[in-house]
Amino acid sequence: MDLRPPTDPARLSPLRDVVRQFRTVLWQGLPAAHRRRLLLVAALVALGAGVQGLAPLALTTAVDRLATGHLKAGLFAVIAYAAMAGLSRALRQGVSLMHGEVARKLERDLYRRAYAHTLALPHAVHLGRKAGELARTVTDGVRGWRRMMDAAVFTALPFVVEIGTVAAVLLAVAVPTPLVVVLLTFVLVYGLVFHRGLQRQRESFRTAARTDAEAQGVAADALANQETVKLFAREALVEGRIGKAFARGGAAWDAYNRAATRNGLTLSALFTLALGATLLLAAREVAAGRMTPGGFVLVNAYVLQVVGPVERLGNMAREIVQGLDLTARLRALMAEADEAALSPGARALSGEGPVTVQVEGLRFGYDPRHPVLHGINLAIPAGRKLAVVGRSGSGKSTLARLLCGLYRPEGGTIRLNGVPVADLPLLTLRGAVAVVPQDTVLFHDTLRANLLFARPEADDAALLEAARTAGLDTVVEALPDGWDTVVGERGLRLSGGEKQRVAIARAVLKRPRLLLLDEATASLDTRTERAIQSGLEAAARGVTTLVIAHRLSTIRDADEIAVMEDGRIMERGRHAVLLAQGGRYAALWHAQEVETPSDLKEGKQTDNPPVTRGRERPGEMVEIGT
Ligand SMILES: Nc1ncnc2c1ncn2[C@@H]1O[C@H](COP(=O)(O)OP(=O)(O)OP(=O)(O)O)[C@@H](O)[C@H]1O
Repeated sequence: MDLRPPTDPARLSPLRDVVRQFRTVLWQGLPAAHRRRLLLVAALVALGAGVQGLAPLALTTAVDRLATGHLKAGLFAVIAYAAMAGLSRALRQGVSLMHGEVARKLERDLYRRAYAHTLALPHAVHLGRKAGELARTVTDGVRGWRRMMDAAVFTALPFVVEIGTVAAVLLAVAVPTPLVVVLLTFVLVYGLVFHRGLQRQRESFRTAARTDAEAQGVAADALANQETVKLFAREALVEGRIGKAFARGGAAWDAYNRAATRNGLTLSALFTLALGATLLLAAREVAAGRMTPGGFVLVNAYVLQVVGPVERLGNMAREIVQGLDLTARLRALMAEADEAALSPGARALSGEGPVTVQVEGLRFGYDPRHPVLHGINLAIPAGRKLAVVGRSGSGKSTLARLLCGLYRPEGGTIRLNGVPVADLPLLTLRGAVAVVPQDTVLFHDTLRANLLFARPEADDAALLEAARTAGLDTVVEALPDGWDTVVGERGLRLSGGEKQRVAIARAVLKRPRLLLLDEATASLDTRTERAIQSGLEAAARGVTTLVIAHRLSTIRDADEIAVMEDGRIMERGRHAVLLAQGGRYAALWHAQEVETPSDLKEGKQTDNPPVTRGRERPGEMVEIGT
């Protein structure tokens, strides 16, 4: 089913908009079995409304028969009237059970698809929105569809059938023309007033719903930052922000309620006029002997009966206005292109095992006005390790994000095994790459589940091995609930170092063809870091690896080290060569040597051969020139 509106829904009239929504979402979106069920529901609702429309006819007959002394026929008509009224109500009850099943199925389906689409939106879209706001948009949208569906089944359809039946009966029993004219004019005017009110209410409701969603986002953001709020003792500030955010919707809600009340009052006045006029006309007809008392009862019953559904239309108006606007934001969200649509590549990644990486002239900026990478050239032969070092903010993590397809480059290419990343489906690309990020966020689930997320089919042996590699096994052993420990929302019950070990274990378990370590051991103390370092080296052995590190001691043994500055690679080569060159790398190294001399001076330094500058040799890490 296509949830995307082909044109801007705000420019459609509410009626056309709702018809289109029903066609695309509620009708085409339902499986055939549910469509049949919905048709049955509609048929039963129509039957109930038809019976209700005919019931006053039995009452008329009862009054006229009783008035003329036909007791038996009169009583029979009374029983028929009661039975018809009862049947139409009973049908409604049965229908609401069946309708509930179809509606809930639709709700579940909409939730699943809306969240799947939201998850598939580009990383940049998520960074620009609050998770709470997105969740609220989805919930509101699904609630909106449910409201419209209920309104259609329980109000619009019975209204049409009842009005049709009443019109047919009035014509059949030859009610005087002026009465029919008054009644039909009333329905028409009521309908028009209702429609105008609908449009007036719409704008204020849309504003109110949007500000409410924004306020939910502010509140969710505050909850996500609860620790920071506490530590800075800024509860009052945050409360003020939340209060302001919710208050912003207040004016819009007031405007909406005023419009709704004005509408309701106008409709009530119309009803009073119509009731009075028709009954006066009917009384005149009875007085003139042109109408039986039963006819008077029929007219009264029909005015009330027509008014019931017409008044319910007022409520339906509100439901539909709200439903349309609740769905509007979700529809806009569903219309946003997801990652797959933005990256339609369909090529395969050849071979198995580690990939070669070639980066040529890579340019990128999160904001086009502020370039972050200015033409990066790199090459990592299959199974080799490239370390990227440099000052904070120089663009190292950005390079890693481009390598795993979280953003698309503005210029230049990244090739894996010779295939441009843009030509690979994102699932293929990300299936081949494992990332250990700077900040690890975990699911609010057990340690086991968090690890198995990387490879759900992995057995216990693989799980334990990955944990050992990351030094996570000792952490798990020390926990009372072991692997079944629930890590808390975002993994907050674990220390930074423990979370990082989970991230490393998760990456190892994935068995990637390209491993990206973005300061993978930054949260660990020197001893633990050393212990894990050997594990990481084992994990990286035979896997193409890009390591981003601040602590240079951890990347000394890399096959090549690239020094980044302001989005450019300024130096490349092996540790010993760069050190001997006495350039930027040497300066960084010496600065750290001063900070942590014992750490850096320990261990051997390799005498690696120098790297050729400015020329490229196949299969080797070379300077392509930056
Ligand atoms: N999502 C983003 N939106 C906008 N700008 C960003 C975003 N992420 C990073 N930047 C900016 O891009 C530049 C490079 O950031 P990046 O994270 O790549 O640096 P880094 O070298 O990895 O830094 P660090 O060593 O501190 O992790 C910085 O100026 C940063 O502010």
